[in-house]
Amino acid sequence: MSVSSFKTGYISIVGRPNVGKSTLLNHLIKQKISITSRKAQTTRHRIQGILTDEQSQFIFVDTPGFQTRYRNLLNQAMNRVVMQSVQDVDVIVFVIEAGRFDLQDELVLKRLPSDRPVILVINKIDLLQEKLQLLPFIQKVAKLFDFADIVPVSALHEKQLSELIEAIRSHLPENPPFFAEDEITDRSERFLAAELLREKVFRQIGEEVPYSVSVIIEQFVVEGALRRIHACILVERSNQKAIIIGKQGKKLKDMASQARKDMEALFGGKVYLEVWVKVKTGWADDVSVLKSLGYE
Ligand SMILES: Nc1nc2c(ncn2[C@@H]2O[C@H](COP(=O)(O)OP(=O)(O)OP(=O)(O)O)[C@@H](O)[C@H]2O)c(=O)[nH]1
Repeated sequence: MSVSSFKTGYISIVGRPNVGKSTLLNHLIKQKISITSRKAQTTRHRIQGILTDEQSQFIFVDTPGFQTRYRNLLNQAMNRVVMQSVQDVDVIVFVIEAGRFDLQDELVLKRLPSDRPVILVINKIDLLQEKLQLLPFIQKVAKLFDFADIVPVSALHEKQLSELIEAIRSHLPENPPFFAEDEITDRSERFLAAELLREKVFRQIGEEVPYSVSVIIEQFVVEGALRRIHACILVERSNQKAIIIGKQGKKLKDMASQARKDMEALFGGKVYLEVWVKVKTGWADDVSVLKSLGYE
């Protein structure tokens, strides 16, 4: 019998919007695959990141913040993605912000299953003015659920992340690795391109346009080191289209140019990017469009 058996398992990172789930995932796997933004609810898809070391393989499933209201079909699809990702995993990482536990956090906590380990991560400890506040806060939250472990971290400043990795490892099942070591994400470049452009739209105009905005990659052609990408930003109404395009097309140009730079950095080659804005009335309730976006 081998003394140290290899461990592999699925981990879901959950929490209300803006607690730092994407930042945590990025810093844990050290590659920008999930998109962060100061605006809430930018993560709409399920994204996997994989970390492999000598003893274990951690397969992360990043989820959108739990949706607490069913506004339309899209929200329902998002909710299903979240619930599925929670059901299939071995360990759940529940992220909250240091010093803050509000109604939204409570709603997420209520939906967590009680039949598998939930690790409480208290993020953004760097923002605490008074470090002594942390202990009573931990004691208060610890009473709400039977957490398998509690780890305070700063995802942004990479503080205590190795402690978190060890806590997760201790709850992973014994398994051989499921993925080849050099596989970092199961998402295609096409998907990542859409995510990068969507992130720019949210950053620039998130407050003026509701999140019923989506991005579709209509063409993705690789010619040697050059990628030719045609993207389409779908909106619900023509006034939203005008907002996104901006005066003399300036906003759209800025967003496309920032997205192109990020794509070039991520893909390691030149990108030729064309972006259109189209109005698709009621698209958020259109099943065929949802399917084309990757929701079943
Ligand atoms: N000071 C500080 N800021 C952080 C830390 N972690 C994340 N943030 C910031 O918090 C904001 C939200 O982070 P995200 O990673 O996008 O949060 P999220 O939970 O994935 O958000 P959604 O995608 O909306 O669900 C960003 O501006 C991050 O830079 C941290 O440890 N310290």
